[in-house]
Amino acid sequence: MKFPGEDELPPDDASAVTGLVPASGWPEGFRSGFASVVGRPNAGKSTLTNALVGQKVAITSGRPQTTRHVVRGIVHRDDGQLILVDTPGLHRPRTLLGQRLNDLVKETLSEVDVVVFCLPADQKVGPGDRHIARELAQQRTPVVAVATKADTVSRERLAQHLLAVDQMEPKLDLADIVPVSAVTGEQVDVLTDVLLGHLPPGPPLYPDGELTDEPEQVMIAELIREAALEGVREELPHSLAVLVEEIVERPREPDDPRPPMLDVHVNVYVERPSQKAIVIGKGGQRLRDVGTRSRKAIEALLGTRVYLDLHVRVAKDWQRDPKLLGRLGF
Ligand SMILES: Nc1nc2c(ncn2[C@@H]2O[C@H](COP(=O)(O)OP(=O)(O)OP(=O)(O)O)[C@@H](O)[C@H]2O)c(=O)[nH]1
Repeated sequence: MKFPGEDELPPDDASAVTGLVPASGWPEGFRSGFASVVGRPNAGKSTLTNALVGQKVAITSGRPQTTRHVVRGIVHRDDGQLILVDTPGLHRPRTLLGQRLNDLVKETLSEVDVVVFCLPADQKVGPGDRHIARELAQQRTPVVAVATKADTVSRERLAQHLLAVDQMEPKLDLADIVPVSAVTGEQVDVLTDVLLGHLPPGPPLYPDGELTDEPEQVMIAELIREAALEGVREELPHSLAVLVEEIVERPREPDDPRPPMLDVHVNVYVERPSQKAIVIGKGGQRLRDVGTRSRKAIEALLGTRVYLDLHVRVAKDWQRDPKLLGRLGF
């Protein structure tokens, strides 16, 4: 990876390139690096990522396992830069998709500087948490435990929870345990401080202001997926996938003062014809609503006008189809 300003360094200043000595352009004492957010499904990982970054970057929902992609959020501070990798729920694989997700999680864990282990305060420490703890115990990456959803319980219950986390088997060498509420914002800054403390000294890795380097296609697909699932999560929990096929800018006159118009072609995959009917709705009304809502969100994201072309297709057992999974980016 190339650091900003690297090109301007004198060729003999090798120490600056390795990041050991501050090079011109980044403040002394600045730290930068990566954190991975893990936790069982519904533990509050996406909400915490968003609270740390301060802008919506990952899908959140009341239902488990909606985060299918590793989404990065970037926390910019005067004293450091933290790049967050939001991971899907670490769970026991049942389908090929589940297995690939778990491989992705393990790979991520070994590559980051610190792991954020979310344990929701409104739930007892359970087998799902211990399963993750076992994975973490095999890594050398420092682990910060976060008692998420701290606003949902009494102080007494929170204290019990922190104790249970500390005493969880297998015993993890926890660097810190921090109670946080991503909803009220309580202790989010404290957690940021703690996480920055685990990063190595180094220059900013991303330009200021950048919040995520998730490709636009993936962000667009997630916005549509979220809109398409709204109100029908019970019927279609995990059987819906969205693939952005093409984004093309419409040709226009050079003196046209309006912002450019993008044609965005998207396929929504379901597993059965009955699910297709649910997504489309009576007389196509539901799909039109989904299209309108997600188009507005995409326009806000890209800052341009968008024509959204949505198709619903049946791909039987897409979760078990390696070819389609590959195209969907898994
Ligand atoms: N009250 C409260 N609710 C929270 C907090 N954090 C998350 N939640 C709720 O908990 C639910 C799950 O949150 P997510 O952030 O989607 O959880 P996740 O761990 O990313 O879930 P998966 O993607 O399924 O693994 C959502 O309904 C959130 O609104 C919190 O700090 N306080």
